[in-house]
Amino acid sequence: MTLPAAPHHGLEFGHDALVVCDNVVRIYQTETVEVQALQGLDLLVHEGELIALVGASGSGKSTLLNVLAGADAPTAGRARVAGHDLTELSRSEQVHYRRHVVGFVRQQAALNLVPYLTAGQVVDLPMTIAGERRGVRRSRAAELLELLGVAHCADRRPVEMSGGEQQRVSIAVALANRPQLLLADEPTGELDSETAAEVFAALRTVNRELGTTVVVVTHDAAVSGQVARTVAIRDGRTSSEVLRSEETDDAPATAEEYAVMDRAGRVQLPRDYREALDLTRRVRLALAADHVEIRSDRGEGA
Ligand SMILES: Nc1ncnc2c1ncn2[C@@H]1O[C@H](COP(=O)(O)OP(=O)(O)OP(=O)(O)O)[C@@H](O)[C@H]1O
Repeated sequence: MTLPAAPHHGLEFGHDALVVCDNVVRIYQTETVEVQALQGLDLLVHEGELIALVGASGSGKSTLLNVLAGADAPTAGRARVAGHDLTELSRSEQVHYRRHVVGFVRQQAALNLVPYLTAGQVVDLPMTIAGERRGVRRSRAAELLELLGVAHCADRRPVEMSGGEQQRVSIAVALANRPQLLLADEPTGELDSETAAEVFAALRTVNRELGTTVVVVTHDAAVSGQVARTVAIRDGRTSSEVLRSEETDDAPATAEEYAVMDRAGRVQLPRDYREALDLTRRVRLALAADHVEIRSDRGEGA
């Protein structure tokens, strides 16, 4: 059959996205081994989205978050957030980027907070460093603690707060300088399921009320089951996405899994599909009117 003409948009990949990862590679070189933590990862996140990143241990989630946080530079490829090219940030641009464009919440609250500062003081700190006026700092800190349901912790130090309260204060700290992107690396990883649900609800509130784009790495199926888009990372690449729609008056909630095709057209077939049809190194492809067929290169198996 004749192939339809390919549409030519002439627009750059991800031109309208807040986060663009284009073929990002990150290789860690140690004395004895080379680890390819990211192996050509593509990812687009649009402004206002809240997405979950999932994947087995060692798949590259934290490496990706560190790149997006401006804490680590890709070995190759392109990463851009809110117009900032993360592959070539100068030292001063890096400071500005980490202070104003992106906020980061780590799994251990102790790494987000300061033991001798109260919640009010620790939320104030990034604004003081950024040179914000006292009145603005005060009202912003109060607003954030209120929004996150921890206004009652304003005068408490971390030891006087529960784990969930500490993480909600950590989110307030990350948001103090109004970043466009909030990154959270397993923010509920050390919490029991009820407290984890409260912290995740706080991230949803931030996304909804402040419009902050949120990328959350999680192992928690209760978290990934609640977001509109879950991106799975396997071996340093985005491998599949689940898109969910919420229930409406006319339609039930849906969840549909998609494979991700990279810009060179590569798609990873799930292992159980490959095994079921004994698809190995070579497969036959055929273009049908509205789908592509993949067949084993041995006889009729399809
Ligand atoms: N600083 C480093 N030096 C060498 N190798 C590293 C370094 N950081 C990460 N790696 C390796 O890179 C790969 C990806 O690690 P990464 O921490 O990004 O995975 P992850 O998906 O976040 O895992 P987890 O869920 O266990 O946190 C792993 O093989 C890891 O051992």
